Amino acid sequence: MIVVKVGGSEGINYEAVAKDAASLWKSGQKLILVHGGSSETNKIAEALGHPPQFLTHPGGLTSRLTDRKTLEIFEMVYCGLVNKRIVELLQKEGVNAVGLSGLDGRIFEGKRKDAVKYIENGKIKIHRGDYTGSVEKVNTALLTLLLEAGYLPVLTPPAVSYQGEAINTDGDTAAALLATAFKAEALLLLSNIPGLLANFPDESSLIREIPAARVGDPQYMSVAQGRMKKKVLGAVEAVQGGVGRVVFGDARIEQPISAALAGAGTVVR
Ligand SMILES: Nc1ncnc2c1ncn2[C@@H]1O[C@H](COP(=O)(O)OP(=O)(O)OP(=O)(O)O)[C@@H](O)[C@H]1O
Repeated sequence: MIVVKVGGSEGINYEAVAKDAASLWKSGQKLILVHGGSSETNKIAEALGHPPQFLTHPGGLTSRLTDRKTLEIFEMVYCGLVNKRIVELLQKEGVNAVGLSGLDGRIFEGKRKDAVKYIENGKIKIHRGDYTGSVEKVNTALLTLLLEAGYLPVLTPPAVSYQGEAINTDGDTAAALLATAFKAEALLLLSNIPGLLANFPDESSLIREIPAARVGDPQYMSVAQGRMKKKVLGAVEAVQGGVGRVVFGDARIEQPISAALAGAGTVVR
C-alpha cells in the first residue's frame, strides 16, 4: 500500500497525477489518494466576498481561520470542486475512484479546537468559534471495504470531531496517520516544489535524503517555512508510526508518483 497526498497549491498537475495513479493501480499497486485545495479555496473565498484569513500560532505554525462560512466554502472546494476533478480524471483513465471526505464514515476523526491561540502584534490572542482540529484517529473500516471491492479511495479534509462536527484539518498529517494505519510502505507528499529546500525558494537547494531518526531535528524544522512545517511534522508522525519511507516530491511534473517512488525529491527513511 502507498498513500499519496497531492497538495492544493498553485501549479499541481492533476492530469499527470491521475494518469500515473491509474497506471500504477492497474499494475496492481494498492494506493489511496489524499488531496488538498488551499489555493482554489483562497480564490473562491475571495470571489464570494469572504477573503481567507490565516492565524500564526505561538509555535510558529499557521492555519486558516475557519469560521462557519469559511468551513462551508472549504467544503465546496475540497469535497466538491477538487475532489470531483480528481475522481473524474481517474474515471477517464478507467479507474473506479470514489471520493470521500474525512467526515464520511468518520474516516478522519479528531478533537475540535474551538478556541485557537494566535499571535498578533507580538501578543497572544484567542480566536473562538473555530472549526479546526487535528486528526487523532483513522477509521479504516470503510476504506478496507472499498479497497477490497476494487475502488480507489480519493480522500480530502474536513475531518469529523468526536461530537460529529466537520473540522478543517491538515491534509499532510491526516495522510501520515492514514499511512500509519495501513502500514504503508511509502507516504508521498507531493506539492508544487521539488521537495524540502534548504534555502527556500531556491530549487537547487533540494535536500535529497534525511535519515528517518533525524527528520524532526530543528535543522529541518527551521528550513521549512509556513505550511511546509506541517509536511515535516507529517513525516515525523509517519516514520515513527512505522511507514517505510516518506518522500516530499513534485506534483507539477509528468509521472509525479513514479518519480517520487524512484527517489526524486526529498526521501526520508
Ligand atoms: N523549505 C521549504 N522547502 C519547500 N517548500 C517550502 C519550504 N518552506 C516553505 N515552503 C512552501 O511550502 C509550500 C507547500 O506547502 P502547502 O501546504 O502550501 O502545499 P500543498 O500541500 O500543495 O497545499 P494544501 O495545503 O492545499 O494541501 C510550497 O509551495 C512552498 O511555498
